[in-house]
Amino acid sequence: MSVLVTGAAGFVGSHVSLALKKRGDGVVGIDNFNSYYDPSLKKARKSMLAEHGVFVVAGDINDGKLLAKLFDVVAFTHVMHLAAQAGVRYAMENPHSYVHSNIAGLVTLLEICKSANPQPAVVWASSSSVYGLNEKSPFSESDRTDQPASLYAATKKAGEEITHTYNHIYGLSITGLRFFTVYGPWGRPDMAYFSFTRNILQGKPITVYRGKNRVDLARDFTYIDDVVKGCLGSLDTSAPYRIFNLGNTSPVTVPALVSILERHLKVKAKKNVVEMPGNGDVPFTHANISMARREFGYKPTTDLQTGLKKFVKWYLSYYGYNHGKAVN
Ligand SMILES: NC(=O)c1ccc[n+]([C@@H]2O[C@H](COP(=O)([O-])OP(=O)(O)OC[C@H]3O[C@@H](n4cnc5c(N)ncnc54)[C@H](O)[C@@H]3O)[C@@H](O)[C@H]2O)c1
Ligand SMILES: O=C(O)[C@H]1O[C@H](OP(=O)(O)OP(=O)(O)OC[C@H]2O[C@@H](n3ccc(=O)[nH]c3=O)[C@H](O)[C@@H]2O)[C@H](O)[C@@H](O)[C@H]1O
Repeated sequence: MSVLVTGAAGFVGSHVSLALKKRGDGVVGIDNFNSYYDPSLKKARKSMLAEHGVFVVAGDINDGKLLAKLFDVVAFTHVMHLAAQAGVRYAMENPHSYVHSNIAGLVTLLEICKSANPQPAVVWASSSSVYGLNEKSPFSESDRTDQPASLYAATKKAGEEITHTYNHIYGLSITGLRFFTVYGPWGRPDMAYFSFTRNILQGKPITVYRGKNRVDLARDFTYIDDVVKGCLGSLDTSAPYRIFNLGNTSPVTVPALVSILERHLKVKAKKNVVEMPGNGDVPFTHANISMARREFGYKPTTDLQTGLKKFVKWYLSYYGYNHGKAVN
């Protein structure tokens, strides 16, 4: 297959691009290298991909002319759409960046896809955050997703509705993947496991959020290699319109995440435990993955302990023990 990967210099996009290339698919990436987090990490991922023969075009998915040019040059059979404004809490600081990338950018991309010949099958990243205030556990794809707790979640939910219309009207094949707090090497510095590691190594305190009534928050942390397998599996089995959970099925509390990091880093964290501010967080996530298992054999195999060990190994080789003094 020939795949356009949007957000290819991002965390998940770089891993998926590499995996596609390694198994022999044609891959072209696009990324706008924005400064939501340290762009030098995005550039380093781009260089890593270049070493494997994957080129990442610098550009925005809102640039319809650029996208059309790419489709003129390459007859993409698939689009793996991972470009987005990610992060739950940042939506309170910069709401318009979510509308720009997750709604306007998505529509621009779908407009190009619907008119392309051949029409590519689209697989894109939604988010576990669409379950919002729903407290049913575990979350199944058919559960309520109409009570988002953040603007980020609302834009992902909007994406699910927008993609449905492009399937309905233009017959685009579209698969939405609800990722659950993905972590691993080459990860995102804004996420808790990453910023905790940086602060613990620098001897700085970390802030651990806790739910109401002193209940620990928990996430169905999912290792990047498992998510990549899910992305490739869904690319290989496209159908008219589908949505899948790609989680790990075993939530872990945030304090337990910190303990695992302390063990791997051999440093004790200085913890400030505070009640979760009302900034878009949800108390827990937990995926039912039986649909993805049935449709394309999705089966996560990496637990948090093992996955964080691999992350810490990468982190120390990339930044060294004194990371943070110059970067971020
Ligand atoms: N990592 C997670 O835990 C997680 C969980 C659920 C969903 N997701 C979704 O998965 C996808 C990938 O996430 P990630 O963790 O790799 O994030 P990321 O921020 O590392 O990757 C996204 C990339 O898209 C690029 N980008 C953003 N807006 C763009 C635009 N308008 N045009 C071109 N490029 C643009 C960014 O520069 C970035 O490199 C996103 O859609 C995200 O919302 C991630
Ligand atoms: O699955 C998703 O759909 C989402 O996954 C990810 O969001 P989250 O699950 O919120 O990940 P992350 O920030 O690592 O916080 C993890 C935990 O640490 C807690 N947390 C966080 C920061 C902090 O300083 N302290 C803290 O306790 C925090 O309260 C939480 O309980 C992606 O970022 C997002 O793009 C989205 O797609």
